[in-house]
Amino acid sequence: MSRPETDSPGAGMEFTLEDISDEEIMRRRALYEPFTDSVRDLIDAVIRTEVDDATVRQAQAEIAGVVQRLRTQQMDGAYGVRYTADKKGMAWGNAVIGLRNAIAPPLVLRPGDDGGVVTDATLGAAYEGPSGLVHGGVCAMLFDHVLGEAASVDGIPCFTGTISVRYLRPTPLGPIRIDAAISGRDGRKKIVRGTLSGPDGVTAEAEGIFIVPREFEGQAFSSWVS
Ligand SMILES: CCCCCCCC(=O)SCCNC(=O)CCNC(=O)[C@H](O)C(C)(C)COP(=O)(O)OP(=O)(O)OC[C@H]1O[C@@H](n2cnc3c(N)ncnc32)[C@H](O)[C@@H]1OP(=O)(O)O
Repeated sequence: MSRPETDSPGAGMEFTLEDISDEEIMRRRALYEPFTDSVRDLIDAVIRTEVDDATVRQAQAEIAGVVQRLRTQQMDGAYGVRYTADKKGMAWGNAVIGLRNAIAPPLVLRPGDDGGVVTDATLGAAYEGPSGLVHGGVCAMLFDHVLGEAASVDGIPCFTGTISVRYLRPTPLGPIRIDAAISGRDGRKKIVRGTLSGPDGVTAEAEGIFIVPREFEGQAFSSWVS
């Protein structure tokens, strides 16, 4: 399947125009959201199942059949970072927020009170590192994205230059919240700080330097924050 028109302003950051109506976006959302949720359920079920060997083998054959059916018509390469004609972001393949990516929790971001962004999510068995706890790399990945979104709230997307995470105490699997906001600017650099919290308070904090690629200076895109 061919791809929609791609706009590549440079720095390896490509945006793909999906020139479709709001109704078509809603139709696709209604189709793929529950579909991807089912695959998330599948991942959790695969990790936690205790059924007998024959049932596992039968399930594997059934899953292989579904994969084969889906592979009969596929796009070339990855999903890409798409946006609509009125600049609504559709990063549906994204590893953190992707509506069509079962690996993504997915995070849904909203504006925070301090001009930053905030998100709530529930991290289940698929995100485990130490027993019953969220994997440190998962925390870093989520921070990377959420801080990047906070850096981009003014509509000018940035790349992560450097990010550091301080793990204050373990983060239990279950409900989490991430808050992030810009704390400073220096030319094309934006300094962003964020916290990750579990039910008993902050478990990790992060600081990142996000850089507007030279090619993006003065260009406004839309934020993915809905
Ligand atoms: C809206 C969607 C949000 C999504 C968020 C997702 C976040 C991500 O995962 S992004 C993917 C991970 N990041 C990357 O792949 C980035 C790879 N790196 C690059 O593309 C480039 O190095 C890039 C764009 C960061 C900087 O390149 P470039 O614009 O040429 O920088 P350059 O002109 O050398 O330097 C500009 C300034 O930034 C500083 N700088 C450059 N690189 C870094 C860095 N890695 N860390 C800290 N500071 C840096 C320089 O020192 C310079 O500072 P000053 O102006 O004070 O001298």
